[in-house]
Amino acid sequence: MSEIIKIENLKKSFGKFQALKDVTFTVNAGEVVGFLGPNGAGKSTTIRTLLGLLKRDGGTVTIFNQDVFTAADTIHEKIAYVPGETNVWDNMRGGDILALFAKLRKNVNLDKQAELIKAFHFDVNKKAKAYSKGNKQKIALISALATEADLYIFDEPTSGLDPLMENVFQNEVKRLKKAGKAILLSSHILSEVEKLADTIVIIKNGEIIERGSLQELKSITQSKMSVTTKSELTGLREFSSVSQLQISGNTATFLLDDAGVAAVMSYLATQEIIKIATQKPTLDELFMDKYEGGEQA
Ligand SMILES: Nc1ncnc2c1ncn2[C@@H]1O[C@H](COP(=O)(O)OP(=O)(O)OP(=O)(O)O)[C@@H](O)[C@H]1O
Repeated sequence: MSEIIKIENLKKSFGKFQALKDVTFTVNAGEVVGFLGPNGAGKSTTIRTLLGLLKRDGGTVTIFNQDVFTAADTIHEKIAYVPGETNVWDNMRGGDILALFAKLRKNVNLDKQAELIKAFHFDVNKKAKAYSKGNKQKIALISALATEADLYIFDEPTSGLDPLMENVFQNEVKRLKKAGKAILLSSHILSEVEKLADTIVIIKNGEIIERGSLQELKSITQSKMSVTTKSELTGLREFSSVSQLQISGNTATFLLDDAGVAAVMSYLATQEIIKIATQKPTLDELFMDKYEGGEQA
């Protein structure tokens, strides 16, 4: 598989503060890499370095085998980028902004752009100052997704979007992956990353602490459960697949590894269940606990 992004031992400091201590990972053609980490972990700094906006202090960073800082102009012709927050010209209409971006970028597919305007239910006639955060975000998303690029970089792309629109975004990412594009998706939203990413890279305090496929990152294939029964569920303590168990009266909340679901369910079936709820844990629940000890937002 061809390597589109290659980051090796990237280091970056702001004054005395070392924001990136050691960042190494790759993104291949046809691969979606989910880039996860708590606030302040270094995701945006890594992305800004990739875009050639920041000069690194150490390490090697290439896109299409070219140095991201010295060859930024050439690289940018073949990449599309969506920032977490989109600032647009207040007095321009959404449609005019999209048209301007298309002119500046040259490689925008206008039919695709029209299709995306419909899919995202985007009203092109309003002035930008009247748009909500989510609508401003749609401008960046439509513009990037309509661009014919080889690499797509999304930095918290769906912040401000409602679930229906998140779904539109997810389908577009699947389309790009099928077409063999490389995609770097930075996000706080574990469920979004889980749905899309082939590989997950987790950064904390400027260092990569985990890297692998969803299957490999066992900690992510857990569910958060809350069970209320007629009697106390002390038997749960015996299961190695159960962690962070908290028992309050007859209600137990805990994290359950997917691998242990069958055994725990068999046990629960022998109890008189009053209420049971399952949800995927948030990123914070999974990683703050597991990797505590560092700076947290
Ligand atoms: N220009 C800057 N000057 C000084 N410190 C900075 C600068 N940019 C980022 N930092 C610091 O570097 C660290 C990493 O920030 P970064 O924005 O990369 O985190 P992030 O993972 O993108 O977080 P978030 O999810 O909150 O956006 C933070 O502690 C931040 O305060």
